[in-house]
Amino acid sequence: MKRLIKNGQCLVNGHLQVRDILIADGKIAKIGQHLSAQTPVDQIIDAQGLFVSPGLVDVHVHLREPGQTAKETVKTGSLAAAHGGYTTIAAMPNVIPAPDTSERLKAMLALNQRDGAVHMVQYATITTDRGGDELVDMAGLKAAGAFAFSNDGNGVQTAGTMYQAMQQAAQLNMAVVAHAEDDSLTFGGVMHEGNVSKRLGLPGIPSVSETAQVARDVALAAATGAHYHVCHVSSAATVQVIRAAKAAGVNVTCEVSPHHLLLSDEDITSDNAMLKMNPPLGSEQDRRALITGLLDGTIDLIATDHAPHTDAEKAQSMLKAPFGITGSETAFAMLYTKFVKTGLFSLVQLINWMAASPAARFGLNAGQLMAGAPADVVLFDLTTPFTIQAADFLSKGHNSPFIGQQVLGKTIRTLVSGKDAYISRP
Ligand SMILES: NC(=O)N[C@@H](CC(=O)O)C(=O)O
Ligand SMILES: [Zn+2]
Ligand SMILES: [Zn+2]
Repeated sequence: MKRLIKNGQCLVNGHLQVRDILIADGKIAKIGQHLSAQTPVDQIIDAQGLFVSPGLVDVHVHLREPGQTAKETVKTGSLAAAHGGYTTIAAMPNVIPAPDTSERLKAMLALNQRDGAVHMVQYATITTDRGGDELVDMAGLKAAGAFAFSNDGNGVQTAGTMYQAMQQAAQLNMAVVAHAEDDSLTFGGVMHEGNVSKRLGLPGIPSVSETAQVARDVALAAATGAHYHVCHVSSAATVQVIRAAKAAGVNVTCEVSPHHLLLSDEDITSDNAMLKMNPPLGSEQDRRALITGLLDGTIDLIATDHAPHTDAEKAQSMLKAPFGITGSETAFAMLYTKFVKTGLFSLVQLINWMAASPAARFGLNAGQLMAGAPADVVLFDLTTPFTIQAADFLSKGHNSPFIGQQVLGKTIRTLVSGKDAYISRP
């Protein structure tokens, strides 16, 4: 089966140029000009006027299966990813039961293989059931196919446990991916502690709950040599700790979520659970520090932390609703519209943070359009405005603060290994 994506706009040496992409046997066979004249193909995909991007890579999604399939399933969550232009996703292990043994991990890998609409990799936990201090069998889980280790949803509370996890991870050449949160510093808060939480009368989470644990873990990473990756960095102080650690040569990488780049606590004007997530939206100063951190290379990549919950759960007050918002289906359009169209980021930078960089940091064969690579390709319309609507989501979750936004960057078609994973309705 040969397919040709014709006349699309590709990034070539940092500029959009018209190119054809020839796909054969699920791989990119050739990128060039006027390829149809040279090779007979089974199908031509007309990409005239569309941006042809490498498939995006999201190293942080929650798919809720097994255990909480009213919120999401592997099928709906991976279709949502394809709708957002993602062709590779890494699923977090806070499902029930959690993949903390080789057997459980293998069952999840089989499920992902069966129902995944995109390429999927799977996190295993750091500790049994993501809590306490009993380390998983890291070597066994690596052998069973784990992508990396994470207790996402919770921080590892004991330094000694994290130290031992990192020692083993370093030996196994695997990443420890941390949700950094010191539970003794959160005080039952539901949003960032600051002027806004005081005004709204809601309990605040001091951002030092994140920074303190990252500072601890940076020291442990320096001592063990492990690849330590920090999830969803949210505060200026944390960015500064990671910047200093990188300058000192520590093997640390980190991600930022679209919502922490786009929103701050000043956007919380009333008790609205659509703006409740962990870590919480920081101050406007934090938000600006995250943008600076991306631009100076302190922050390596953008990951969505797609965290679907049911409508009923998120209709509750901020005190009661669960933490988390969806992200897979809004990330590219929101970031393109708010940062690239305004000139703050270039398209090259955005695509690097959303595709090549996450792939490179985690050793995934993804994120770049080039001959020989898997034919993971996305066609985006960068010129026709559209409105983000819950009815268009393929995720079961509708808990997005971006519903109603007028944006550019609609996904027209997503190819995974050369096959259609998503096609927009005309
Ligand atoms: N980010 C969130 O607010 N929630 C995540 C857990 C997590 O990423 O910590 C979830 O699983 O719902
Ligand atoms: Zn988390
Ligand atoms: Zn998460």
